Amino acid sequence: MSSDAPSSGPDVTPGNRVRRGPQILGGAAAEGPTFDQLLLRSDQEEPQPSTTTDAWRVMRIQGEFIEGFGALANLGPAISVFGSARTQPGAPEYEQAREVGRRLSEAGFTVVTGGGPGAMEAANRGAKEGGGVSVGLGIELPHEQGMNAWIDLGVDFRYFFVRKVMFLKYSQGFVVAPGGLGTLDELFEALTLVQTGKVTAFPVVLLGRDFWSPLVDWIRDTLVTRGMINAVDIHLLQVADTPEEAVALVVNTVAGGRWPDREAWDPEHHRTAADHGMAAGDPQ
Ligand SMILES: C/C(=C\CNc1ncnc2c1ncn2[C@@H]1O[C@H](COP(=O)(O)O)[C@@H](O)[C@H]1O)CO
Repeated sequence: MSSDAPSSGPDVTPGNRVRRGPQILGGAAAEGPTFDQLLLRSDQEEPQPSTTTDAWRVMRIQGEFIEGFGALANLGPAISVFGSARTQPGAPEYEQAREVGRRLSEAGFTVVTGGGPGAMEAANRGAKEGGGVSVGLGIELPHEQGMNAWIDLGVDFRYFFVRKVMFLKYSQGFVVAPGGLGTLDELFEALTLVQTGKVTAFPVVLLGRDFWSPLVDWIRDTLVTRGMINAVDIHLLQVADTPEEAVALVVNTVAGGRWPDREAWDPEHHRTAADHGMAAGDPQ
């Protein structure tokens, strides 16, 4: 096969099989290798024809950025909610993420998630129940289940790293519910970008003190004590006991920094250089 399309299944052309750009709800399960897998596998082990080289992939990656920027540019004030894909409806963690989504939408924020099941579904569901806008940024996965049913605007991505840029660029803070490796990846990416000043005034709130305390203790007792991070970095994290507290922390931090209320949001000035703490004329 000479194209970069994942093989297997009756219809494997990217335009047909891979959902791209703005979408409403989800689609069929992915079959064969994903685009991320194709990008990351070693060409030394499996030489590829010229049309599958990384240079060609750069064009596809560029296209995915353009489509994502186009779909999300006018989102307005938004908060991303992360958490386990495995959290079951009815579980306390599910109901808490749902309440976070509802409270955020009642506070005037669009709720953005990974568009999947579990805590993502819960937050999207809460956003709809609160009368707000619910967004899913999906990812092509080997055993993808499609987007959850509570999404107004869904955008599917082939590449994890493109999708991660979208979460940070189009939301003003993160609420992080209990989760596994995917959730930790999203959490630590945000913390690193805040620590290094790549994003500013960006609240990161951990929901569920019981779940997160051992991690926060380890960060303080090991990372700080052994000089791996600065003591002030511990304040990059805020821990909430309840959905109400989590939403208050994120909303108050955002309000103090940039977004007094939804009415004050002006798309003309969305994410200006000053928002990023940059002087006009700095490279953007
Ligand atoms: C594992 C299952 C479905 C996976 N579907 C996902 N869809 C969208 N986003 C996902 C999915 N799985 C992980 N993510 C991202 O990572 C975070 C959750 O990962 P964790 O390892 O479960 O903590 C989440 O915030 C997403 O952005 C079927 O059970």
